[in-house]
Amino acid sequence: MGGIAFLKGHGTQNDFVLLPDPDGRLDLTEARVAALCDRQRGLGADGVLRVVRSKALGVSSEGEWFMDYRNADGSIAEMCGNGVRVFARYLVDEGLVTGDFIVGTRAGDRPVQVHPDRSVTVQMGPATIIGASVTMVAGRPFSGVAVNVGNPHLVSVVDDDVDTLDLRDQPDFDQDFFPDGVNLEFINPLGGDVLKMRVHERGVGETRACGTGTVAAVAAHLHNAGTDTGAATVEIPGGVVQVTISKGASTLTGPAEIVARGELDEKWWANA
Ligand SMILES: N[C@@H](CCC[C@H](N)C(=O)O)C(=O)O
Repeated sequence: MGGIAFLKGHGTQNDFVLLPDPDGRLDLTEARVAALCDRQRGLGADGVLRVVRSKALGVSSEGEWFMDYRNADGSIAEMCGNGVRVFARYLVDEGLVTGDFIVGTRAGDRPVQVHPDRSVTVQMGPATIIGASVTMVAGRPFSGVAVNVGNPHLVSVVDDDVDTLDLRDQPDFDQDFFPDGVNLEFINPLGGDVLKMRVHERGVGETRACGTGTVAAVAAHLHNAGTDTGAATVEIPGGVVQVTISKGASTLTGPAEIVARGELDEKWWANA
């Protein structure tokens, strides 16, 4: 019997291990996810995307394929905007879907379009403003706009260049407001509908991009400007994406790359 198939991919350098598991047979424990994502003792990634048939999980979705997303620490999250683009790219490259299609996620169904240049547009659902809160980075308070994009975000406008922030440690946040944790985005509006952003992700740490975070950032930026409709380009350390926000809907467009494929060692997997 061969090892367990995997692929490695990224979307604006938010990187993932993909595990094709159409019939839902893998025992994907928290410890195995954390071991896979570990950059010293595993393959290294910000998260894992298990590619499984919705039916195999008994999930109600119009999409044949369900993105079972896990953070690098093994925790489960509702949605991953960069992950869903990489997931879609995999399905198209493997001929598992044709035309436009739907990916099932814990945040609901997400319609997806893979363009001829292999960039991907995802209908990300509503980006809902849910209030205001504060985060502390190295003892410095930043107030922000709380946004739900299926998963929780707090977006803070920073007066200095976001590059000056030290995001190595987990910033403090209001655990009563965000009982399940929160993704923290820090933005500089650059003018002309362009935002620069850095992010500290729940369950991961600082990453070079966060797709749901970019959608939250644009929704918060528009909210700060007194509107709930618009579009912006977001520059993150790992690249550039485009976001549109309209009433009850949003889209995310950006690149998706598959980098490698291989097999996990069965003994390693058994002991992980
Ligand atoms: N990198 C992702 C978000 C992944 C989930 C997040 N860390 C959470 O726990 O909500 C993205 O591209 O959206």
